[in-house]
Amino acid sequence: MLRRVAPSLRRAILTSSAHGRAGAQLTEPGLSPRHALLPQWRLCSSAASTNSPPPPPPPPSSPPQGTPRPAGGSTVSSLNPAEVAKFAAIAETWWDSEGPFKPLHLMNPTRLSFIRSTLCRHFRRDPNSSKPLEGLKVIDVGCGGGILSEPLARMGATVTGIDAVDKNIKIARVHAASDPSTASIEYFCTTAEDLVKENKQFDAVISLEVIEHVANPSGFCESLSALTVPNGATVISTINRSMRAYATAIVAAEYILNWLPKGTHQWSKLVTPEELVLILERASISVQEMAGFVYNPLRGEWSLSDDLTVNYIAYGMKKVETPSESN
Ligand SMILES: C[S@@+](CC[C@H](N)C(=O)[O-])C[C@H]1O[C@@H](n2cnc3c(N)ncnc32)[C@H](O)[C@@H]1O
Ligand SMILES: [Mg+2]
Repeated sequence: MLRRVAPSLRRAILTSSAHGRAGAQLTEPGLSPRHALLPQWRLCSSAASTNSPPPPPPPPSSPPQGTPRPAGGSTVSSLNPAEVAKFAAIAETWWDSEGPFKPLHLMNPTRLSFIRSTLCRHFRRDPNSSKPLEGLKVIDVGCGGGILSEPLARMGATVTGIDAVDKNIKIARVHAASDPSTASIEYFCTTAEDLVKENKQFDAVISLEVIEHVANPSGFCESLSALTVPNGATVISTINRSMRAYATAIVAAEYILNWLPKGTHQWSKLVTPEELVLILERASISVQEMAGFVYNPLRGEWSLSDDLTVNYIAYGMKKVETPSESN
């Protein structure tokens, strides 16, 4: 069923409705047989639908400083040394909008539009405000040189950026310091799992184009969840493990157009939207909305779409554990 979310875009909202696409087998190890079929999808409008439940209205709920919390998260490192080395080798190019990160620079306005609209709805903020994220603690996990962290800070968020590559963090710090509107961003060379051990939590946890580069996607998502306050928001983007993604995001982007260094993405490490939903569900994140990114080569622009077959983004809400669940 297709309904419009907004005049300019339609977005896939996860439901367990009987409508939608047929199931398929999952490859994620450790998923129980009851998860063997894909969840069903339906495209509908959160505004127009009378059948679907209203979106949750959680306010920011950072616990007071010093409150002990269960750490949760993964004890397994998310670091894949080969991936970290790949990014270290091109760290100098983060702010070259014609360099290897050109696709991310081009995608930035589109992914920010998704983040702005979902976080504003989640935290009941005015998306037309100049600083709609004011007062929210946001972490950008795998921030690279800070190309997402900076606009988040300009939207008023109190931003922490972390990355496994020290060179990235140094470049991000220097770049942010050159503008008063981004100088408050705190950057650290660390991983999500190490930050969990410090009991850090954030209203919104964002990790774009990182999960396909980590050693264990499930553990990584557990750490993202542990970093998110109960009722907080988590946003993840990545590339689907589809034949179309293989043809476009790998063969075309790396071997024909030379947009990305060869070997940037390995098809077998890509995660499908259905797998991501289940991984997040197991990590206590309930996916509320997903959208695809599609590229228009004539205009050189990306836009949001309901086509999740190549690049996609998901927004979820951290569930509040009831006492019986946490035992
Ligand atoms: C494709 S870049 C995405 C950068 C940024 N999120 C963006 O979309 O603009 C992936 C980033 O993840 C970082 N990274 C890879 N593995 C990581 C891990 N286990 N923990 C934290 N960062 C990691 C890399 O150093 C790199 O900066
Ligand atoms: Mg990638």
